[in-house]
Amino acid sequence: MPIQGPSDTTTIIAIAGASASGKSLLASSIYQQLAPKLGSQQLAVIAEDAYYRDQSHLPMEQRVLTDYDQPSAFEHDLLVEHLAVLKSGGSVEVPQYDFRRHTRRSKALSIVSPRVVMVEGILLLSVPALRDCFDVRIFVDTPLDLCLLRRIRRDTEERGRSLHSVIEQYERTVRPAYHQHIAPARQHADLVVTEGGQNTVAIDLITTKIRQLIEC
Ligand SMILES: Nc1ncnc2c1ncn2[C@@H]1O[C@H](COP(=O)(O)OP(=O)(O)O)[C@@H](O)[C@H]1O
Ligand SMILES: O=c1ccn([C@@H]2O[C@H](COP(=O)(O)O)[C@@H](O)[C@H]2O)c(=O)[nH]1
Repeated sequence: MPIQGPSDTTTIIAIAGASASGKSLLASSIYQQLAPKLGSQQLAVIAEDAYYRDQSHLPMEQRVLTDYDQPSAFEHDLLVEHLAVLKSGGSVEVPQYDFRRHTRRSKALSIVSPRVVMVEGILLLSVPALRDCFDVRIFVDTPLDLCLLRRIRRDTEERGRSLHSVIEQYERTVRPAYHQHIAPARQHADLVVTEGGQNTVAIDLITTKIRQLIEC
């Protein structure tokens, strides 16, 4: 049996914020800082993106038209179910998502009884049933112009997009959903982090808090 925290449950942390605000980088920076002390097998990072709905039954022309910035694009029920299992010390099979093909990969990834789970994603604090799953809620607050510039770079280099498609999608779904769902959820955060994954003071504070929570 894995060693568990003081309340015998897994600590689950949400890292929310706009697309390309630095959520993944922040999660990875916290992971790097905690792993030597805690052991990498005790830590897990889950992307909300992994829970985008499978669209393998749809032709590609239809997949590109999906609005990926609304809650309906995600299988949030499955994420809530997985977080409940992890919370009680269990293991789950997390789906994997292919951004180039806009659908799930065939293989899932096993996450086996970690003590700390960090979940990063755009809508984690916007959906009440999800919001309730977390012990610590973090919001990465990065100016939207920087997010757009970073998204252009990332999506053209890593997600197989053209500049034209990034801009079209940004105007059609990304920016409206930021104002409709993401920005209003900032009020539900315990901690707001500027400078994302490069805010070393915030990273130190968060890792200290996590270690306190699990008495490491
Ligand atoms: N503080 C930062 N300074 C410069 N680049 C950054 C910073 N934070 C993130 N990035 C870069 O911006 C892109 C988006 O960051 P990422 O962490 O993937 O965002 P998110 O997970 O919020 O979508 C990545 O290429 C990342 O390396
Ligand atoms: O098939 C897809 C699925 C999602 N997106 C976009 O991804 C971002 C969320 O991911 P981040 O890593 O937080 O940026 C969201 O804004 C979707 O628009 C996509 O383009 N295609």
